[in-house]
Amino acid sequence: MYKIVFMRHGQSAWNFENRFTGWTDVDLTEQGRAEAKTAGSILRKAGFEFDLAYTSVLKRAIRTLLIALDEMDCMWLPVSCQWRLNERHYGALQGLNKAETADKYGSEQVHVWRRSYTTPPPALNPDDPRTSYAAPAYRTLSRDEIPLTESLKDTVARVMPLWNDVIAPQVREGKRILMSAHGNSLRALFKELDNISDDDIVGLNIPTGQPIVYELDANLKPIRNYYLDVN
Ligand SMILES: CC(=O)Oc1ccccc1S(=O)(=O)Nc1cc2c(c(O)c1O)C(=O)c1ccccc1C2=O
Repeated sequence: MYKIVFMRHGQSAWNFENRFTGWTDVDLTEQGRAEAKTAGSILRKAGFEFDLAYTSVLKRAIRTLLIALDEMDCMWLPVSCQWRLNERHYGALQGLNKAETADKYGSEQVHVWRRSYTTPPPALNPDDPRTSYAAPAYRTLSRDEIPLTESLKDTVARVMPLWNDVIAPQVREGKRILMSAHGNSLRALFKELDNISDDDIVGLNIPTGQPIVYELDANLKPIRNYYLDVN
């Protein structure tokens, strides 16, 4: 049996303001940093040890991981920052809050988007300053790999190659992995691991700062998963 531990990054500045964040590189709030520390101490008290860690190229997930590793006193662990673990891209909604979104697009459209697995939000214009074309973190990507928007289906499609080609083989080799990622990139992984339907995945909400342990069989099929809690 294999184990892999996931955690969703702690509260960010735009979570706090209820703004769509997506690929915008906002940092953790004080509360978010505290959540990361709690996750680290939960893992330390539960006696977890790791061989390597994965995260996205967004600082809110990277900092969550580093704070947790510091709490476990294993900041020496190899860390791999992967763009494929980024949050879902919210296109032209990035930066908008609830009121601005409803004002701009109407609450009816919001309601449709909210429940849709295949519908992407409106795309950024290529010349929009919010695109990631000039960001050094994505300099190894071709222009057509850098999204201007994503449906949840699109997020699943760009997360899974990393799991199938890189992480799953390492789990099979017995590597003990910790992953710090985002609500929708974790949804993408859990959808495939647990074979969750398109309709059900949009309703799956993953709490922040609470490590999730997956126990996998020899074929990397989940046997069970459970949240580690403070106590
Ligand atoms: C809790 C909250 O205020 O959520 C926000 C934040 C910003 C804008 C709109 C809202 S909302 O109240 O309409 N709720 C709300 C709204 C939305 C979503 C969502 O999960 C959600 O909870 C999406 O996943 C979503 C995905 C893709 C496009 C639009 C939405 C969306 O418009």
